[in-house]
Amino acid sequence: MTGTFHHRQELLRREAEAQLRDRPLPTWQKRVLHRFAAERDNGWYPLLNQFAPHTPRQRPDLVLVGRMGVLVVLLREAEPDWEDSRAAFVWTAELLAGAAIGSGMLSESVLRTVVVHPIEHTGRKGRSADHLAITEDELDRLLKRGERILTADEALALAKHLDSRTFDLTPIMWNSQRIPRQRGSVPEVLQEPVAPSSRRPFRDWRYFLDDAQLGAVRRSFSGPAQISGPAGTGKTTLALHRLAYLARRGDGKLLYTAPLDRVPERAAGRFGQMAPELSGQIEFASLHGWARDFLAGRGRSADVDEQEVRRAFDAVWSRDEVLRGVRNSREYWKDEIDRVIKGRGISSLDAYRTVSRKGRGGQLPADFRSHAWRFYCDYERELSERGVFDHNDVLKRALAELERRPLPRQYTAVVVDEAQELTVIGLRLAHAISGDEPDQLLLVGDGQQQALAGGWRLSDAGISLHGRGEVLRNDYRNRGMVLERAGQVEAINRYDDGPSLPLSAALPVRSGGRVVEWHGEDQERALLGALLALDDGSSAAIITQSESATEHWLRVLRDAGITTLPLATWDGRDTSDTLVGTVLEAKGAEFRTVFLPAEPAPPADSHEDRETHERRRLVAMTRAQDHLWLSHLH
Ligand SMILES: Nc1ncnc2c1ncn2[C@@H]1O[C@H](COP(=O)(O)OP(=O)(O)OP(=O)(O)O)[C@@H](O)[C@H]1O
Repeated sequence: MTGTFHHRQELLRREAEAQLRDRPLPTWQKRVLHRFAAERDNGWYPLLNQFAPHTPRQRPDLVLVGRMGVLVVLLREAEPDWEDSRAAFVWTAELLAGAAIGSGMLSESVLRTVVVHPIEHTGRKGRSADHLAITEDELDRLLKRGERILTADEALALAKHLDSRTFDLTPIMWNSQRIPRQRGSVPEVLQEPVAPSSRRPFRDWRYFLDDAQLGAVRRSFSGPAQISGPAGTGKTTLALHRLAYLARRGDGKLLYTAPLDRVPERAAGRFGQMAPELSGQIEFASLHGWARDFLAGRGRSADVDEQEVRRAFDAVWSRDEVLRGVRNSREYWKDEIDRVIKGRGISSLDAYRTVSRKGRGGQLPADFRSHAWRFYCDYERELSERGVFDHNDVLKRALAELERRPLPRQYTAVVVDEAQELTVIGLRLAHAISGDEPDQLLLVGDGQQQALAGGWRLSDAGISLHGRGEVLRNDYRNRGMVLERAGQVEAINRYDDGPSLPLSAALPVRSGGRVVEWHGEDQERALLGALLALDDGSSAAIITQSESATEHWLRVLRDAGITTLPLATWDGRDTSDTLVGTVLEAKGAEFRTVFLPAEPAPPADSHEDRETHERRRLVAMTRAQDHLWLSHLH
């Protein structure tokens, strides 16, 4: 038996010798390839770089696919630069994009970079952050030992996929057309039950792009462009890949920003895992943070004293009788000033009288507009008497300063994530930061997830997209059941100027999942019970509509001895603590399990509040990857 086996291996080795005879490869490399070829009967499929031994520096010499995964192999005399081995990895990973036909379960975790050195190599060996370095006499370590993470059919399907995606790799000792299907049909690569990646931390997932994403990563746009698509469709992922792509291409300045505080910080963390070598080339800053630093750089202070701003508003609010009569909601009028009057840069009552209030819920009679205007003037006076300014003022000042004196060095690209939350002033500022060159401003957003008062169009900031951009459709985050439930939320999209898709039209890449609709009286007990029953230690978050509810749940959990972390301070890193926070704080993030406790609904008379409430609910539900727990009080 063993004799026959060795005989067979010897035959394969000789066949490989014949096949590679004319290749001008160094002898030691040929030996390595013969060895790989001899493993064909054990389900290894080698694909050789057609340029080998003159393989471009940032490409693999060989890709070897087998049940232990996809090996990105570099045959090198000397240790390769870290950037080169990383680039070879990324190149292969990108070729595998879309291999997850329909299932999306393929993740970067199936790939490993291995550097094989000739036997006499005396330099560093072993595992480093980026690759495993071995000498040719240690090949058994690769071929025989290790966890089997793919089925034989999956390995073959991946090898065929690689073969069909590029002319750079050529199968050796196997022919992708001729290899018969094994046991029935070739499966969709990595379907659920066998997918090891589903058990791994989900951060492994984010490196593979589908065709729509990949197209948009590299496209050049002739003006501002927009990436839209429902929750979980990989908009941020795409934006980060685009930045990485641009960073690799040149040395220009790149900016990733968002109108919400924590979003850029968490994106920076994601980027750091994806392309650590490029992290230094990209600035991650909230729009306010950027404006503040920019003004400080020009010798102008721009710190906002939140407490004093609040006091200024409250002073005016406490004096007013009329507005309360129309709508007795402090938040509503605060939004009217922040998001409509100041947010749109309206500078006269006449302009305010005629402004479209689309998305602001109901009409305001003309005399209330003049009253709201007086209220605003009063607020401005309060601010100036107290010698403070609010967040809108910071953006406005930065915009004025940029108009006065543009940036000495332009950004190559500016990405604005969560763009639907911008105000018009914010949008103008982002536009001004990105400068005049086309192809610089990329807006990433989804109108159904708008959680702050909006009611403007891109044209209000002088931006037109002319159809530039991409609409994504595959939901990689939410499992089928979660997506179906969230898709039922009536979240009206008031934002998009360009084409868009509602969540109900998104296609779940991962099926299954679980949604629990809990009805009863004692939701604290029920939620704690469900939380404690989670056995896998994976991420869980309680998402609330209000800050007071966040405080309440933090207390409840702490009293129950459960370790918690407020979402407001979470930087996006993996944690076993239970995260608790508001929808706004959870934006852009994802958790394996999400709990949505019941909270009092907004007043029935306020149309807009209800709309925003529904959109926020959609955001909250779509943070859940696998499990969603909803409570309904009785
Ligand atoms: N092509 C892909 N293959 C596998 N996973 C992907 C792919 N694209 C994105 N993902 C994963 O899907 C999840 C959601 O991606 P991302 O956060 O980029 O979506 P988004 O559209 O920005 O979401 P939201 O608008 O809800 O914040 C992430 O875990 C990401 O790693």
